[in-house]
Amino acid sequence: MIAAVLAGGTGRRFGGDKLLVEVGGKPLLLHTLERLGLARRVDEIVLVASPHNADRLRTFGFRVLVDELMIGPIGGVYTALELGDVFVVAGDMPLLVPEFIDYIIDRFNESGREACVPRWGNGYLEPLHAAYSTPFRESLWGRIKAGNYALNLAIRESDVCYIETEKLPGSWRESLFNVNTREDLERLSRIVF
Ligand SMILES: Nc1nc2c(ncn2[C@@H]2O[C@H](COP(=O)(O)OP(=O)(O)OP(=O)(O)O)[C@@H](O)[C@H]2O)c(=O)[nH]1
Ligand SMILES: [Mg+2]
Repeated sequence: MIAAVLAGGTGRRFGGDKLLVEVGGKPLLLHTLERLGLARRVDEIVLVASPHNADRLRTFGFRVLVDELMIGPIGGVYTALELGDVFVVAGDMPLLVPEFIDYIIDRFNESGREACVPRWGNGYLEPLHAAYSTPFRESLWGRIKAGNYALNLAIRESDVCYIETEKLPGSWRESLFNVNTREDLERLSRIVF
């Protein structure tokens, strides 16, 4: 399956381009890409850039799609789905667990659902660590046209399979860690690198 890495955000909470910030000797995005590359079910990695950072992201050597919508993650997922079924992650997830990704892709393939998305016990979803099908693209477009940009809602109102995170190995949880603030980055370099 193709894996699409959303990398077109502005990093408002971080205060700048977080994906190119160096941690443990390399850009944050490279950690994500290397971990993702270890997933056996991932055949190709594609970056989903903004019109502003597409050229910079091409230097990583992967195919780059340009997100012309720039309405947040829902637009990134919509753009990625032009390639067919995709596993989507965020570029700011440096601790991805390849086995967890393979597990979701297997569940997605056997389920025949429109998407497979991790879910916490309190109902919280992890839409940027999930598998999506081509038919889901059509329902996303209907929502986008109507100005509904909430990806979570689009998922909840579709025929989706949920992966209950709390029933999985505890060591897989770090896969969902993402860097949103400078504090997250400090925590990461203290604990891991
Ligand atoms: N292609 C694309 N990627 C996006 C978009 N919005 C966010 N992303 C990416 O999706 C991932 C998760 O989003 P966030 O954690 O909210 O990152 P962000 O939007 O850069 O940061 P904030 O402005 O603080 O929300 C990041 O890797 C972003 O680069 C978008 O509209 N298009
Ligand atoms: Mg994030």
